[in-house]
Amino acid sequence: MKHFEANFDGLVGPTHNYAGLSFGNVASLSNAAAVSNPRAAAKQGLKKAKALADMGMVQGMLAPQERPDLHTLRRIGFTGSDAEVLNKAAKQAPALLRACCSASSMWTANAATVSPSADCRDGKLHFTPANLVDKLHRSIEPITTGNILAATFNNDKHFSHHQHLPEHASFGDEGAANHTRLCSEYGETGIELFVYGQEATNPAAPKPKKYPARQTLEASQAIARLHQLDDNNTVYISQNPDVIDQGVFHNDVIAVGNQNVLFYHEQAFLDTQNKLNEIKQKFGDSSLHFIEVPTNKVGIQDAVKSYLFNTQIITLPSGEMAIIAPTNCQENEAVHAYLNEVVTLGTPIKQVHYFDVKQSMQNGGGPACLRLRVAMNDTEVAAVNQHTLMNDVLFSELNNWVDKHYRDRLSVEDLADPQVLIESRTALDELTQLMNLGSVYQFQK
Ligand SMILES: NCCC[C@H](NC(=O)CCC(=O)O)C(=O)O
Repeated sequence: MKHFEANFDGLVGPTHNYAGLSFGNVASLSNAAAVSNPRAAAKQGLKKAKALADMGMVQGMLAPQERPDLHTLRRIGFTGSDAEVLNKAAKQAPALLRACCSASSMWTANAATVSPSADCRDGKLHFTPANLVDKLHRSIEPITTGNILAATFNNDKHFSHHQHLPEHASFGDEGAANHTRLCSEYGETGIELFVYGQEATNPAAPKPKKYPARQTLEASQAIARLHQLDDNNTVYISQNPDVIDQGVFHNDVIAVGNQNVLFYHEQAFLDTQNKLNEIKQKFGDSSLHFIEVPTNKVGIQDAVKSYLFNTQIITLPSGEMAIIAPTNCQENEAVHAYLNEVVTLGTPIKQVHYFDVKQSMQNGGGPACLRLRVAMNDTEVAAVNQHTLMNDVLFSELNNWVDKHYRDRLSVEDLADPQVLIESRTALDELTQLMNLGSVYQFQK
């Protein structure tokens, strides 16, 4: 049986915009009210996904969410026709309207936590959508995320879909952005690392002072129970609260792992040495590579600006590893120098490929944010909804679909325009047919 790590990228939705919704995410706040280009954003994402497929990777796409989210606007008391609801929200509560229009589901690293079948006692591949309770605009994603995941991984024999965790700060869960898996081969049992920012039931434990810690230890432990993971293959690590306060709102802004490589910044974690020892002991063989980036080579500010760690580390069919980086890393002198060096260090990482994903980067989402990793064997890949898998046909269909339906300019003022709602629903309705998803959206029910 063959084993792979597939990447499922989030297709950027038609309302991609810059609303400054994510306190603690430096890029989101500093680009608040900038004019976005949804068409370019979607095409940048598709280009990256297609390039990975062309490298021989298994690559899928996850459909975006329905935005503006009229269902939520009605739930909070706006009434009348769709146009009236938008108009009233724009006048009475513009911040709430903006929260209901974000295309933030594009960052599928936050869609769910995924545990491959080799790690789970029942031998199934487990998904738990993230509740994303820390941010209003993201907290309205999990139900539709669950629908889209179930329509994409639509086979009960192989895939187990859980409900998102209770919607309370004690269970703040941001999905795979705070989760990494190390393994020898993708099909073998791996070590799942859960990185959290605070302990909900232990107020004395370290936590950030300025910005929110979005992930709790309690949420991570609940996911491990749901996914039937073994304690011997699970490691919980506290993120360094000082770096959260410098803009590291998810662990995947400061660390990334793949197979036997953990690539992380010196300041990423608390109790680093003990945790690395625990990983080594649980991993059990000596082939592990810890690539620690020191502050004197790359400072936290450079890491946050360039997204050096929000890169994808992928294993190519040749067995070599490649880093998929945003072009922002090329534009930062220290980071570019480091990436030129990392391929010479004698680790499995031998290549770096740069992609322009600036439309997403301006909202704090790099290449790694845009993808959900799903390690699978070939039987499981065959059980996936095949219309979601990237190839020449899907690439051209999705590009044409974007050209037909997306604007190339969207400001936060445009979000109240009823025409945007009509365009978005028309596009998504067509997409569900194209990707054979059935009725995953509220407006289709
Ligand atoms: N994993 C990357 C997530 C980025 C995302 N940004 C946003 O939602 C910004 C949206 C805005 O400000 O319009 C977040 O912070 O959760």
